[in-house]
Amino acid sequence: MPRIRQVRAYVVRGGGADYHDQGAGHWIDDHIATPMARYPQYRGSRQAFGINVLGTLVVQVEADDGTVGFGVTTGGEPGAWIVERHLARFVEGQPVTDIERMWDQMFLASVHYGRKGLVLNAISGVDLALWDLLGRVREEPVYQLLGGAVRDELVFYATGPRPDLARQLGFIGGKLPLRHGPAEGSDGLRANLAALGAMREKVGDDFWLMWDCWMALDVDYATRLAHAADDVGLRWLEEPLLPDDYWAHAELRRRLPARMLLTAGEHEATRWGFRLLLEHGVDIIQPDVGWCGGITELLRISALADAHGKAVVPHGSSVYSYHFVLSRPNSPFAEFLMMHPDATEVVPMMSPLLADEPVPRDGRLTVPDRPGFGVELNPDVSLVRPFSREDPRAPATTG
Ligand SMILES: C[C@H](O)[C@H](O)CC(=O)C(=O)O
Ligand SMILES: [Mg+2]
Repeated sequence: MPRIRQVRAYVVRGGGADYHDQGAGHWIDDHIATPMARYPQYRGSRQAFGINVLGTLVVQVEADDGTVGFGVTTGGEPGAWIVERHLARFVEGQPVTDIERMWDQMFLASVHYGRKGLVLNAISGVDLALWDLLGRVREEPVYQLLGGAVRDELVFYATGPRPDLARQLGFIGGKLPLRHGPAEGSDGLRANLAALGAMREKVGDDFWLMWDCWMALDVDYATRLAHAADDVGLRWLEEPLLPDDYWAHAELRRRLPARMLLTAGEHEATRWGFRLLLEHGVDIIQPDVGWCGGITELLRISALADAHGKAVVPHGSSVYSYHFVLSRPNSPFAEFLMMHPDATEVVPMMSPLLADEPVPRDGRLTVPDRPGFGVELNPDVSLVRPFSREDPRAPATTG
């Protein structure tokens, strides 16, 4: 079995895994509710407070037979530093099969400064690269390494400002970005409800509509919003609260209309974080495979959710989510983030980073049967390796 010869970490700007890193005028940077919206100067644009400050991190792992696997996540230069200067030592020299041990060592060795956020993004990036490499070495798609497909194709809901077009494009539902948070008062609340009502008029009664609240609300505002939105048939309220306030999630679940689902988890990580969300009443968990700990940790999170009778619908993440969802009975559908600047067309979610990135047609996708995650890096995208260990100034790694 080949062993891993080298780990390399690269940074890319503009789209890719850091999907908030878009040019001017993109819907994803329009007036969208966030926790920072209590400060008026940060309301109109999320880039104004640095939502895209990290950029994309690409991790490559090269085996001694020359096979190269890669994974992508959000992490930029700080993520690249963690991979090259710390995590690489637990991967280089190891057999390509030993992903569990490598994951365990990366997590335990960084737990004194990690546990969530950037460090888990970096671990996820390495983990995705390792699964990609193993698939390429074995000449099998990752979903087969995970136990095989439990469904023939994936069905999707779409995230973006045009659920009316998403319906025409064959998606099963549309998730709108919530625009106004508590600091914008009752005018903002009314504007939110008017936008939802207008969208319901356009899509008709039998199409799912959801709201993505990107951690912007408090329990009282979310309760008022949800009860008013219940009349319009809002299917779920996503990530209304700060992720660390698990107790507020439990309180909100008690206050929400019975038929409305509470969903959360894209900014949560590891089995321990998701255990808290599951035990505090979240109905659907939404781990991001590039942020929660990678495929290795997502398998554990998913088993835990299953034991709680809960579904896992991963956040974004393109092919990394698709291979997972295809192989899990408790992941009945997937998310597609509409990354066209006006959300009027289906374009690859990680554009322009990946070559051969599959996209849904008529809201459905048959996952290609290619080895690994089945995608390549677009050769036209320039990769920068800021902390190359061939750099003579770099401290030597140990172990
Ligand atoms: C639209 C949301 O604010 C965010 O940019 C994406 C997201 O949270 C999701 O796809 O879910
Ligand atoms: Mg979300």
